[in-house]
Amino acid sequence: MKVRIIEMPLDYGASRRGADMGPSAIRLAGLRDKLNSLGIDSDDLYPPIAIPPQEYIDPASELPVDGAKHLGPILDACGELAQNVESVLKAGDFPLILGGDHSIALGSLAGAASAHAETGKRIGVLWVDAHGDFNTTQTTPSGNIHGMILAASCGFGIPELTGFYTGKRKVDPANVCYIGVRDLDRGERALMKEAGVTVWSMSDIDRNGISKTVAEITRHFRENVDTVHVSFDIDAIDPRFAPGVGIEVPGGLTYREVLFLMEEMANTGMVSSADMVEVNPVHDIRNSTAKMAVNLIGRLLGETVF
Ligand SMILES: NC(=[NH2+])NCCC[C@H](N)C(=O)O
Ligand SMILES: [Mn+2]
Ligand SMILES: [Mn+2]
Repeated sequence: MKVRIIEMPLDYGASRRGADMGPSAIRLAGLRDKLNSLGIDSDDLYPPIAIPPQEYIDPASELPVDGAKHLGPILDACGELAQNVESVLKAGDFPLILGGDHSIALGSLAGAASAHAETGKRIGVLWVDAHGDFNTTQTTPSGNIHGMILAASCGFGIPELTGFYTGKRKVDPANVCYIGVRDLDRGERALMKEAGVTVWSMSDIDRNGISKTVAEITRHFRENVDTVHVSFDIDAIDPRFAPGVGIEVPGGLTYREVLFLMEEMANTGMVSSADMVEVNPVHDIRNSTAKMAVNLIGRLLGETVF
């Protein structure tokens, strides 16, 4: 298998700046050495998607659209990403998308949905996150698009987002599984229930343990879909372990628990694309969060200890 790394240096979707440095931090933390050590070919390099840093944009040129901040630059960058993801999948390779804030998943899911629609594969999404990212412009407390992107991909929100790239919804909410959730806004929570996504919250893990929880998730995918996109927001991990994030939410998954989750997802043999997002080097300690991201990617791509 070939892995194509696609870097999305974008921080337009979040309030806290700095996630645009995520791709370099993950690269410097040794991503390609990790892939090489696993015998994975990642030699075909794309240049990072060209995204002008916010300082280079005239704020007057991009007013918020219906309360969605920076919609224009996000749509532009995600359009390019979607094309790349689609062509990588069509070539039979694995797109690994490095964020950037979580708004980049709009492009990943659009490209994946489009590629899999052609082969008739039902796509599932594993959303590893402290958050729901299921707001619309009606429910958002912040106007930040990274908090809206999964709702949009499931068909909820403004048409610029819901109809993006394919003209229709990207994923059936019944095939969306969440793990790590512990911080939902009131309106987004109601919409998640209405949409019918499945949530394994931190309380579920407290009650049943990580092993049983992960087994339920992998069974859900095995029984309902043909292929899975993993979207990993690093803030799912407890900030004690992963300080380099945009929004710290205490009470999260341990580093061990997410390594195990990635190993078990690899064992399904169903994962065909992935995002690693919200690594924020400005808040990191000696690039430790980016190093965790590299190890998580390794496990997701089949690394085992023994
Ligand atoms: N991808 C993320 N880190 N999203 C955080 C979203 C936070 C909050 N729910 C909002 O809509 O603004
Ligand atoms: Mn997120
Ligand atoms: Mn999050």
